[in-house]
Amino acid sequence: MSRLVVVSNRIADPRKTAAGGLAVALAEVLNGTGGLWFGWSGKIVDATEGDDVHFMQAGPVKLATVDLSQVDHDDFYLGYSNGVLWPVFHYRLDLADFDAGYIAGYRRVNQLFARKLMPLLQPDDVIWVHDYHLIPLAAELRALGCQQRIGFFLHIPLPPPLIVAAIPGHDWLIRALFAYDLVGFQSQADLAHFAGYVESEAHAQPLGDGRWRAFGRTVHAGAFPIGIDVEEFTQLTQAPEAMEMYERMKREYSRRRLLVGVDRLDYSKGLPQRMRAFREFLQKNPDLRSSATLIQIASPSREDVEAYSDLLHELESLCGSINGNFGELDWMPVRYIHRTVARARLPGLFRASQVALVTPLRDGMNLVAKEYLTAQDEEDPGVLVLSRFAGAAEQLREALLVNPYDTEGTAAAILLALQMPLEERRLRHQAMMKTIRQYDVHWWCDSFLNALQEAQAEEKGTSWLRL
Ligand SMILES: O=P(O)(O)OC[C@H]1O[C@H](O[C@H]2O[C@H](CO)[C@@H](O)[C@H](O)[C@H]2O)[C@H](O)[C@@H](O)[C@@H]1O
Ligand SMILES: O=c1ccn([C@@H]2O[C@H](COP(=O)(O)OP(=O)(O)O)[C@@H](O)[C@H]2O)c(=O)[nH]1
Repeated sequence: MSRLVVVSNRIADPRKTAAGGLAVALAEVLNGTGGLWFGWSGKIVDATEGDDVHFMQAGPVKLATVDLSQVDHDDFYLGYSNGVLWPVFHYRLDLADFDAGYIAGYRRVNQLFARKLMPLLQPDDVIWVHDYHLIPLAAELRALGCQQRIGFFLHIPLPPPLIVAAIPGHDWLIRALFAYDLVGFQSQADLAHFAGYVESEAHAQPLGDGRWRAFGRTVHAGAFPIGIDVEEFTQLTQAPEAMEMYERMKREYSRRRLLVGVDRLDYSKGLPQRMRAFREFLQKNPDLRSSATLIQIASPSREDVEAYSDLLHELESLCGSINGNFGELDWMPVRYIHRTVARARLPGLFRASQVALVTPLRDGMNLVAKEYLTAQDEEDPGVLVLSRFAGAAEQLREALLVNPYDTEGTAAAILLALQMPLEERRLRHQAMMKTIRQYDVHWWCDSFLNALQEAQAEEKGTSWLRL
């Protein structure tokens, strides 16, 4: 059987919990399959300290990591990945910083990854590259002679062609995707944008069955919405730590109804918009005021990027003014926690909450939406208020779908959620759990890897794309 080699910028010890959907999902996949996980160690070192690969065995998974120098980290991770690709792919051209120096750092780190990974590869390996940090990795590996199957999965949205086309060097970037055998997206909408881009900007020829031909190569592309490990999350929900958390929250909020939000503190998550909608709800419903509390966990993220520190101040000021204007001696409407909460503690909090607010302005998928539903008591489940702009909305049609830019509409959905009759809550929850169970993380992994196997079988013998 082939060995699975996963490559991503962010990696985590699969035996421990991590914040961030990519690390959570890949840890779950690799725990099942075993294999090699290659990525950044999370460490920034002096450029003179060398670029050795560090190895660690974590259960069935071998972790191989490289450190980054300060300048590489700044240009590759903060600069090009999170200062250009992240905002543009989340439709935020206004937040992009098109500093011409970043792209060289992006290419440098992709070349470093290729150079360090190449000697670790075995002839039969299947290589699965993840996310926007590593788009050119396959082309760099091919340039070094790599002939193994290589698949790529984009965890974040792909915007419409004319938004991608605003990136200086966008043609280079998308051309690099043709060095992969298979490219996977979170949603049908992202896949349609890919098709639109390659046909209009790269004059690719559509061959049908999810195949496009350009630059002398055929690439296969498809939508593979990522899921969660339902069994693992159910066990986490039943574990003593989660039950204890659940009991504590129930006791503490016995006279109140809880709403919950759990997000990285990221502008794509629509946190200020969510707070404004909650404020609108409090304003419009004075009778419900002292009975509803929103717990918002905002896990620190990418704090060295300017747009993120601006967001922190905006959110703190909004939470402060809502509590100042609506709070009572015995009740505060918002509990804002600017820390990462261990994943094992989340199911108890989710189960104790009548409503989850998952209202990103754009999101590749959003695993929190699926985790919230999985943690519910199916006899008395809570209600998911979900942004129509999250990838998850393509699958979870029975959520209360909202436009997060529409403050009044979202406030009205919060009211509807708090007043929804039990029977309707059950029916909606049941329907969504059916989808979550069917398209879980194992389905995601198996369907992508099967498609990758089929894609390469067809392509054997064609030339490799060079950047
Ligand atoms: O690694 P960081 O810079 O700390 O950021 C954390 C991760 O954020 C993004 O997650 C995405 O992947 C999720 C799983 O597919 C998806 O549900 C979510 O919508 C995405 O935002 C990012 O894509 C990852 O690379 C980061 O590791
Ligand atoms: O304080 C936190 C915040 C988030 N998470 C986990 O991090 C992941 C977030 O993934 P999601 O797809 O929702 O968004 P991302 O952060 O990847 O954009 C989920 O598994 C959460 O349970 C966590 O464990 N603690």
